[in-house]
Amino acid sequence: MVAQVIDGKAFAAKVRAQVADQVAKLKEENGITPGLAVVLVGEDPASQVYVRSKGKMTVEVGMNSYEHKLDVDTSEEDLLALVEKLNNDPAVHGILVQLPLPKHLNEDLVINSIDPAKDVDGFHISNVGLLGTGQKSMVPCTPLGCLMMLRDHHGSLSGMDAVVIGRSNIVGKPMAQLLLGDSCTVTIAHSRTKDLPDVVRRADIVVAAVGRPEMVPGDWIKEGATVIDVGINRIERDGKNKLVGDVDYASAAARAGAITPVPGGVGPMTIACLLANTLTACCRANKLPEPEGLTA
Ligand SMILES: Nc1nc(=O)c2c([nH]1)NC[C@@H]1CN(c3ccc(C(=O)N[C@@H](CCC(=O)O)C(=O)O)cc3)C=[N+]21
Ligand SMILES: [Mg+2]
Repeated sequence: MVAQVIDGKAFAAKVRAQVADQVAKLKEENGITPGLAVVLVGEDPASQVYVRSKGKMTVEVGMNSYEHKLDVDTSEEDLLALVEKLNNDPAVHGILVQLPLPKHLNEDLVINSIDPAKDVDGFHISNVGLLGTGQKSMVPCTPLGCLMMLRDHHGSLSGMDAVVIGRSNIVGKPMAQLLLGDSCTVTIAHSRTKDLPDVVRRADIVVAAVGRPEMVPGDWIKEGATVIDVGINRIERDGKNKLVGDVDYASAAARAGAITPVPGGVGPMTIACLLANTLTACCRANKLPEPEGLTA
């Protein structure tokens, strides 16, 4: 079997075009421009690249982008004060504090200081609780992007066996909640899972989100399964820098029915969903109908 490649880059462009249409409509009919504030503490090069790319795409869909770059040794007090200012700014509908934060800052405390209605990452405990109980919430961007691709490929996911490898609060746990919400039978596997190869071999859907380059070999993949590769790992091979996923793409593509590439799979969908969430937050803040097909 040669897997169908799920083109996340093209899918993300379509999602962004939908968002742009809705933003234009909001401006025209309601005089409202959605605004996204991104806060970056420190100068991690990878984070700077992502923040730049988010800002560019925010403007491309017609939204206002507010970038706040803080010194690496910013105090928790100052960061909390900025978040509070953004919480109270009516021009800001979405707030994203880029993670990871420098070690001296308490991530949980900072994330939970964001107004849950503006928490476009969906990391606030209120949103986590709402998602876990099937109530309307802000849904984390990466899992939402994965869900959109899975629904697009399969239609219904009902009754499918899904294995999520990785138990992070950012990807693994919310991904499992979303798959459960779509009536999959869900297993969350992790570094202590016994017989991981056999657990993965029974899955119709494999979501790999561990952050270890190419750790899932093709012979763990059931023939015809759908593979969603969340990993974005920079490695050096043959003297060159390369971006690879958590899945060994070549061997997995020889067995899977469908697979997302790295780059060009989940990554672009994450940013598209961030913009979709910002639009959703803006509509909710203004008591306007929510865009269809852009939320879970
Ligand atoms: N509060 C918070 N929210 C986040 O959503 C968040 C974060 N912190 N911290 C960092 C991670 C990482 N992240 C990515 C987004 C897009 C790509 C992406 O578009 N990747 C391209 C390739 C980019 C490249 O070439 O490096 C791709 O996969 O095709 C990657 C990674 C969001 N993150
Ligand atoms: Mg920390």
